[in-house]
Amino acid sequence: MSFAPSSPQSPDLRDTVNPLLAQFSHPTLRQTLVDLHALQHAVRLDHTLHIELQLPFAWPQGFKALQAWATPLLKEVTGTTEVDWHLDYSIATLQRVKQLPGAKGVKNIIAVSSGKGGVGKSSTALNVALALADQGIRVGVLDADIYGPSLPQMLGTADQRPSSPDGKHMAPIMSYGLATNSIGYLVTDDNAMIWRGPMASKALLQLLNETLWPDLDYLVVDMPPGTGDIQLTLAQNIPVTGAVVVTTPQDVALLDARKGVVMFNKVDVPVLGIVENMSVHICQNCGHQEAIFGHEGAKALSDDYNVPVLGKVPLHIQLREDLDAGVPTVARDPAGPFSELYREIAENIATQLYWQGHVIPEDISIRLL
Ligand SMILES: Nc1ncnc2c1ncn2[C@@H]1O[C@H](COP(=O)(O)OP(=O)(O)OP(=O)(O)O)[C@@H](O)[C@H]1O
Repeated sequence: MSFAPSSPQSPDLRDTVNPLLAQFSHPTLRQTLVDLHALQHAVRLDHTLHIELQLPFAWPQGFKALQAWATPLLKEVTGTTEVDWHLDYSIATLQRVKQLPGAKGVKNIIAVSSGKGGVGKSSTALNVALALADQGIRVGVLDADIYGPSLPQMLGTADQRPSSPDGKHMAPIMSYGLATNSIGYLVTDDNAMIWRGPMASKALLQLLNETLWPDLDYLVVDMPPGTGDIQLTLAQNIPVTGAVVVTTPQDVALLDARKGVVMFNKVDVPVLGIVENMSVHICQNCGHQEAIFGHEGAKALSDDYNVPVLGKVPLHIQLREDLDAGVPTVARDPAGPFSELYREIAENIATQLYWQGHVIPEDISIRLL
């Protein structure tokens, strides 16, 4: 929503609002909202203060905290009885590791990887992508997990096949607002499993480059698990902006996660942080929490490599049931506690990406992409 310019009936109150915004601090902010030029409009209409902010990264939880903190203060300083908040995004394009060709129209590519299979990499990638899309941000998911392309199953799109409008490229399959493509749409599980080294990496790069992605703010790439040749080739050849490593707190998964962090470091891809999945088991009957995969594993990894823990997702039957039913939890229950958790992780990823990266000005980014 945008507002009419200020008038005597609706005075511009930016000079009143900005000093207050400057005082707001949040773990995801390294500059104030004023330094970020977030405030677009602040006008009073009757007894309501209308505020419009714009930010270059996804910020759902921070926005919620801001509203809770600032609303009573703003009412007091402006003498209004209501504050009507709006947050728009103009997602920044961050410099990629290498200016490799491909993925035209995609602003930022986030690789989601794991040192080991089965730790919940795909579940995390999908729910985080949905949490970003839920903010009105344009998001795509590329399922490059050749060993277990689970995206079609998890999104309930297993019976769909990408069409090819020009006989050369593939149109992505749209699901819950996400533009998706998966190796699973193209080959059967049996075929995918026998692919080896160069053939697999080539197929995955083709999938990235030959999909007709719409203009996207973020493309989330669900990488094949592990840290072998295929993963290294992909990490080197996909124009990645940053990587997320998913692990369980279990020692063996953590050892593999370490290799994941080292692999990305080796090819100079910024590691945005670690997501600890299956952090504690929550019993669906009594809510009792049990750390069946151990305690504080990701924290130790985070301390050793100086990368943040982006969030912890518990092991809960609902998360698995929703994925099995083809409706990930963030799509099925956007207001629920797990969706809140994924929104926090999505925000941590988006803000890490922004603060670690170098913003490419809009005119240059259009020419590059
Ligand atoms: N936090 C969780 N709570 C309950 N079930 C989960 C959770 N995370 C993942 N799962 C379930 O665990 C299984 C493995 O998850 P997923 O496919 O996301 O792992 P992965 O790391 O991508 O595996 P692979 O790399 O082998 O494809 C799935 O059945 C998924 O529904």
